[in-house]
Amino acid sequence: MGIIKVLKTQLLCHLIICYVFLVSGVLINLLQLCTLPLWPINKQLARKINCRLGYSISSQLVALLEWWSGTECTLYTDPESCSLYGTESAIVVLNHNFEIDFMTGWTICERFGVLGSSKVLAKKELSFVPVIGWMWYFLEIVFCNRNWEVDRKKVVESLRNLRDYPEHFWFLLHCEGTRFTEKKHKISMEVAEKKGLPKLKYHLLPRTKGFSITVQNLRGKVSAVYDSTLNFRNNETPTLLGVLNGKKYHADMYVRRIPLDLIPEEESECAAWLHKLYQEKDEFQEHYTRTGRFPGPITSPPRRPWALLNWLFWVCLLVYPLFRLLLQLVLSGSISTVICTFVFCFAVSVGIRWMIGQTEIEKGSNYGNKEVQLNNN
Ligand SMILES: CC/C=C\C/C=C\C/C=C\C/C=C\C/C=C\C/C=C\CCC(=O)SCCNC(=O)CCNC(=O)[C@H](O)C(C)(C)COP(=O)(O)OP(=O)(O)OC[C@H]1O[C@@H](n2cnc3c(N)ncnc32)[C@H](O)[C@@H]1OP(=O)(O)O
Ligand SMILES: CCCCCCCCCCCCCCCCCC(=O)OC[C@@H](O)COP(=O)(O)O
Repeated sequence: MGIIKVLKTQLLCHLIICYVFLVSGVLINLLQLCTLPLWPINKQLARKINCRLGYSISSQLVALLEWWSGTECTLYTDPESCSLYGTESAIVVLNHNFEIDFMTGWTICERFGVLGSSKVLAKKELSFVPVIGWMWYFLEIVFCNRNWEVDRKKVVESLRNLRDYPEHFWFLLHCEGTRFTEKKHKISMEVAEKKGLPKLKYHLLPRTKGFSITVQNLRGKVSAVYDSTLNFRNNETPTLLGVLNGKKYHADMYVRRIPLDLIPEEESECAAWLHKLYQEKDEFQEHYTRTGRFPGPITSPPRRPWALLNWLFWVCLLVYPLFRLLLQLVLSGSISTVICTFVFCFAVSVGIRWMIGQTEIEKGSNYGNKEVQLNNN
């Protein structure tokens, strides 16, 4: 047991995992590219194929979390709502505090069979991340500049596109718009005070425009809002590097299903509804801090083998050729070829480190960080 734990912290293992992710990812991106001619002929078939291809990429990160690090994801939700998860499309509203909250979200998606089709209102910068960003282009992910004047038209258009999507999907909204930091919290609470809204202790003040427009444009397509609140046990601060090192975390997610009919249509009422929701989410976090659990029963679906099987498939396919290639290189005796290979591998490692950096809060954006935004309002 100890040996496996040590093995998981070894650089060689990390390099192999990253190599498999990158090479399989680029191959899948190329397959996605091949579906382009199919779009004008049979758009729905092209979308379904892309869901499967997307699954093959994102499930590798799920496998890393569930099987490599052994992280436990516990779902607090009522059994009646739970029976509907995966059988309908929904808008998911989730707090944005953790570096791996996207992996936890994906893991829950995987357990309910909607991982391939899952969607998000994501910042535009993520569309440039190799493999994941390129995959998202084919999955019709909605990107925004986080500038309402610039975003309005494009976001509405992208949301309307999803109205005839052939698979059930969950559309994720981090209404806070950026990850929680003390500084961002302080500034957003000054905005709350100016607006006469109650202060939040665990959340940033939600931005309401994206939520209102999503509800408006997906009404009739999605059946409910899944209000989701995530926390990690024992004040864990999980990171992607921790997961890669095989560190086990304990995620707890509280989900309430709110039928879409209960959400007001009019924009200002919808915004007020969202502010109220965040006040409730703050209370759930307070409850969690006090008691170490969320209210209500635990209805956790077990992990499924598919993410692991997909991962093993890619490992088997790609690791043997890698070792053969390395062996050939060493045996070739050409110093310049060996040096070039090392330089190439180093450049790829720097690229991977940059990708991991995208998940790190301390390297996060300045959005919500500038006092100047206060003066504008
Ligand atoms: C059972 C299952 C349950 C759960 C499973 C969980 C999840 C699984 C689901 C799906 C998984 C899918 C994918 C996951 C994988 C990866 C994705 C991970 C992450 C990517 C996410 C991101 O990139 S987050 C960043 C981008 N997204 C957003 O920003 C969305 C939220 N933002 C908005 O909606 C915005 O409104 C906007 C972006 C549309 C427009 O931005 P803008 O800044 O222009 O916003 P506003 O016009 O709203 O802002 C102006 C108003 O805000 C007030 N203001 C000013 N300063 C502040 C401040 N510091 N804090 C708060 N508010 C501020 C200002 O006063 C304006 O007020 P108004 O009254 O005029 O509105
Ligand atoms: C098997 C897998 C091996 C993995 C090896 C390494 C692969 C690296 C993968 C990188 C994945 C990058 C996907 C990024 C998703 C991050 C989502 C996120 O959390 O974005 C932050 C924004 O919401 C807000 O940004 P800020 O304004 O807080 O700034």
